[in-house]
Amino acid sequence: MTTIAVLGAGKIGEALLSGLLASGHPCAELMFTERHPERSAELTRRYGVRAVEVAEAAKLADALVVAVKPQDIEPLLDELAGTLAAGKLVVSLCAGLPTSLFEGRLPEGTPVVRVMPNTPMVVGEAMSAISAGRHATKEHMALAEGMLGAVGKVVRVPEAQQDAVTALSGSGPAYFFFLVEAMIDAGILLGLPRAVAADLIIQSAIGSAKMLRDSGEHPVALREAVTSPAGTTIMAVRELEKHGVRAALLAAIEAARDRSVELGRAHEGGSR
Ligand SMILES: NC(=O)C1=CN([C@@H]2O[C@H](COP(=O)(O)OP(=O)(O)OC[C@H]3O[C@@H](n4cnc5c(N)ncnc54)[C@H](OP(=O)(O)O)[C@@H]3O)[C@@H](O)[C@H]2O)C=CC1
Ligand SMILES: O=C(O)[C@@H]1CCC=N1
Repeated sequence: MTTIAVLGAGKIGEALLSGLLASGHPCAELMFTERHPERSAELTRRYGVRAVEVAEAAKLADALVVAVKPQDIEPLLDELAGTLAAGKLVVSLCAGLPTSLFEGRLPEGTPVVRVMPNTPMVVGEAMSAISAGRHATKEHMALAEGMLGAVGKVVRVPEAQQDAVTALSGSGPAYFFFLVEAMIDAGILLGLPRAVAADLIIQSAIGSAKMLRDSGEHPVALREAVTSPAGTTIMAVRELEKHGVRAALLAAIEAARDRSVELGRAHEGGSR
């Protein structure tokens, strides 16, 4: 089994730790680093995984998973540069940051795999896209694929597509949660108790997601099957189109892609 160190166990780092544990990854082969001792203690209490310093993680782990915010990457890179042995695999989950940033700042030849996961890894349903850096071999890619495959689905994409992936599936769960939140509010508007509205919408979301995954049907066909002539659904669809929901989604996801590009550019001067 691979020993994995998560550097920065915040929302996505914790999701990876909990997802790996749920998939059967031995607790003894996981570790994490955190800035605040209270957060470390809380995570160790919750999962039994030990907190370590970056130097210890660099020594013991087969794969170092970088899960700090892109804005926090610089001090971590400085720390890693001084402790990392050449050849140790670095897996970055950071939005926007190119593999070249890590390669330029870490020991010559460091293999880097860029990953864009998403938070459903907590329930073993992540969507992760992975891309190889310059020094990542097929064994490194297989290791990253195995790790992310334990907590969901994995696809390989050229690194040039990672900003688009980030906007689509990295941020994607937020769009679904936003939609569910708005639909529950609509139930309130129509006079339903919040708990009932939440049950109705969440189960509808689960059922719809399973149909999308399992039926082999195109989303358009699935939507048409709900949309009866002169029925209720078409009245709602007309309002969605009138309010530009489709255009809003296109613009929103384009804005997320642009932000991912910008996050990478902010560090351009820092790479060798
Ligand atoms: N959240 C998501 O849905 C997704 C996030 N990502 C990417 O994952 C990364 C983390 O995001 P997210 O989990 O949301 O962010 P969080 O802020 O929740 O987590 C980052 C954690 O790292 C800690 N940290 C910062 N610097 C260091 C350091 N030098 N050493 C140890 N710990 C450190 C932070 O501490 P402190 O609290 O002090 O800041 C925080 O607990 C980002 O790069 C993001 O782009 C990718 C896909 C999805
Ligand atoms: O919002 C963000 O920047 C991160 C990256 C993808 C999901 N969350």
